[in-house]
Amino acid sequence: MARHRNTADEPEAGPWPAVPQQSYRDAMSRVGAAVNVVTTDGPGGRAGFTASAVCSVTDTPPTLLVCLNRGSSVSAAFAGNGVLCVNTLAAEHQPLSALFGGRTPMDERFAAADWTEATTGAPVLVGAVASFDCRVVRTAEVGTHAVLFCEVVGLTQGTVHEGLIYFGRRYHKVHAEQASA
Ligand SMILES: NC(=O)C1=CN([C@@H]2O[C@H](COP(=O)(O)OP(=O)(O)OC[C@H]3O[C@@H](n4cnc5c(N)ncnc54)[C@H](O)[C@@H]3O)[C@@H](O)[C@H]2O)C=CC1
Ligand SMILES: Cc1cc2nc3c(=O)[nH]c(=O)nc-3n(C[C@H](O)[C@H](O)[C@H](O)COP(=O)(O)O)c2cc1C
Repeated sequence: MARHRNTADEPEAGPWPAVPQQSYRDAMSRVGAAVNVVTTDGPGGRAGFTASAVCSVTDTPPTLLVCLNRGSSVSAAFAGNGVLCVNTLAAEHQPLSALFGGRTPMDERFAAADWTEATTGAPVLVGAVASFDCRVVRTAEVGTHAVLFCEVVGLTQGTVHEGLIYFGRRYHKVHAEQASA
């Protein structure tokens, strides 16, 4: 019979050995993902970070999840604002991904690109492949991370043809024949 945990809230102590953290990361490095800069603004302050742990949960209502390390410097701002914008990066944004990937002061991160303001007040990256303006409707704490369930309340679809994928600890450009493809 398959062994599994019931829910993240009710972990069972399994008989199987723990997977070493480095082995898990090495395996995950082989899972390609889109690169996003997730932004927020409001009473908790303006903040943004690079995220590959983003995925679509359901289209009814349109909902994304974003996994945010609770130990990161941006964590308090996201908790305080309750809104965010997922900006999916285009190929030209590779340097921006590095800037928003940590250890850079927030003003320097935002100074490196052009932004508009979403309905929620979160910064929208000009030239993103797509931007998803969201309100956070639920948060689950799992290990080191907060899983933010985000209802999409607004969309911006870009016209760029080159997307950005993170795979094998490196960035790769991907080309779509048509922006809407
Ligand atoms: N989900 C996350 O929190 C992610 C964090 N990162 C962070 O960015 C930096 C560079 O990452 P890489 O160059 O890809 O090398 P890496 O060896 O640190 O990570 C390889 C892969 O493991 C996963 N991973 C790494 N740290 C994780 C974490 N704390 N929680 C959940 N999954 C994690 C990601 O899928 C990542 O692409 C590291 O500091 C890493 O922790 C990168 C990707 C995802
Ligand atoms: C390609 C890439 C993907 C990342 N994905 C995530 C992610 O999904 N979740 C996360 O919490 N951190 C992720 N990080 C790390 C955060 O971007 C980083 O910790 C964040 O900028 C906060 O850093 P700070 O504490 O120095 O401000 C990623 C970093 C890179 C370079």
